[in-house]
Amino acid sequence: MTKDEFIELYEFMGEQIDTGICAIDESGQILFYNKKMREMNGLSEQEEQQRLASELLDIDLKQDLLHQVMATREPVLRVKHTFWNHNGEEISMISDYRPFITKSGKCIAVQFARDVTQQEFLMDRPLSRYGAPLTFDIITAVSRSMRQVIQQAKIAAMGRIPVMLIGESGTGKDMIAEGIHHELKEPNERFITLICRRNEEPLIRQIEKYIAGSQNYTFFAERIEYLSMDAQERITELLTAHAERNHVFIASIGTDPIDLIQQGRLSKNLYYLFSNLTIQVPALRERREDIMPFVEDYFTRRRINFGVRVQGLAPKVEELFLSYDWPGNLKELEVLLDDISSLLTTEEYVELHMLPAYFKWKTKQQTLREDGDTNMFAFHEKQDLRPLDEYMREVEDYYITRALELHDGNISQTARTLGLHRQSLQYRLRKK
Ligand SMILES: Nc1ncnc2c1ncn2[C@@H]1O[C@H](COP(=O)(O)OP(=O)(O)OP(=O)(O)O)[C@@H](O)[C@H]1O
Repeated sequence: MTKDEFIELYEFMGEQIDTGICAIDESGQILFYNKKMREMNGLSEQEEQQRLASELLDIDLKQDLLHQVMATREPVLRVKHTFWNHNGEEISMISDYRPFITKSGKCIAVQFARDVTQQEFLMDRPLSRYGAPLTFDIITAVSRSMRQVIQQAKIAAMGRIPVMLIGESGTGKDMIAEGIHHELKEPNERFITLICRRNEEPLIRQIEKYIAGSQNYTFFAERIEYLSMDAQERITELLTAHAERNHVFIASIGTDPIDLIQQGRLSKNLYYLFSNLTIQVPALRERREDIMPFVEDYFTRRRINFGVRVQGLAPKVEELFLSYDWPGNLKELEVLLDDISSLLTTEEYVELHMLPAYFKWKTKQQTLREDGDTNMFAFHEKQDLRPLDEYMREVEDYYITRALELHDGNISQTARTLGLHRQSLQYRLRKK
């Protein structure tokens, strides 16, 4: 094979590979930009040719890192970022940035990006994996309080009224917002989730892009208290300027709005825009009647979609589920059921010994706390001693669980306090 043929082969492989690759030279000119990278950034083949990276890659972090690698000639690895691409799609990628030094000593900075959008989406919204639209029918609402929530949400849909959803993390606020969207008599073009825990600038650009368009959209601003006050004011101005349009606006917050306003975390003006109708979504421990119907719905979906045999929980497991407080609400319950299901083969009932160790630990801690036993790590006898790593794991589990409780189950805030990335905390919670 000649050298030219080798180059052609490399080009072919670079285009076909499922990793986005972008290489820039010292002047910032793009030397290589493969198909996967174009797809993730929402660009056509022509758009990237002969362009400067700074014009094309309008993500500050990304530019900085490519230029940082160029300046330091040191790699930067496993950086995750989420952004809205040129097509307005939300993309999450994990990138490695590496310097390539040519024989003549020039530096080329290369980004290798893995697309993790789908994994992120399923982690945040596990029900989406079944492919069906998230309508009110799919929401478990057996308890009286939850039935009232659905009733109020239907009123909001009927009148296209701005709604503020208030509730702890994992109580199902996203689902209710999407349920309202599907319930609209005159359907909107799209349901747009604005994730306020992420970068503010792309989020505001996303609103600007859609709000003035010719179509009607349902905007759902998830956890608006995470936005800076400045961003909240800018959003208020944008929504007020387009108030005559027929869009539907929904927002969610994790706790009492008055407290948030007093703490300077929620703009009064933004709150008033959404406060025509406020819907309080109760924590799962306040509506335990929803626990078993949710478990039954979950297993029914598993049987239909994955052909498993499981019928339900053994009585002792049911008892445990009904007495546990579920600080992470239905999201926590669903993650637990995912973990249990991944180990099921031919079993029909989930027995106590099939529960993951981390869950048994959490329920034990709750019992100890309820019994007023604060000295749970004490040991007095030699036979109480255990291997150090096992003991440390338990201390870590306890610490994380307590931190999560003190943050009302809010994973992002807990991760921030513990100095962990959100994904890393989620991983530990799953693996505990
Ligand atoms: N009532 C419910 N019925 C069925 N599934 C539910 C319900 N509530 C929550 N879930 C499950 O939990 C997942 C997480 O819920 P959701 O994202 O709506 O919570 P949230 O209140 O918006 O949390 P956060 O404040 O962290 O954004 C959903 O994708 C769904 O899989």
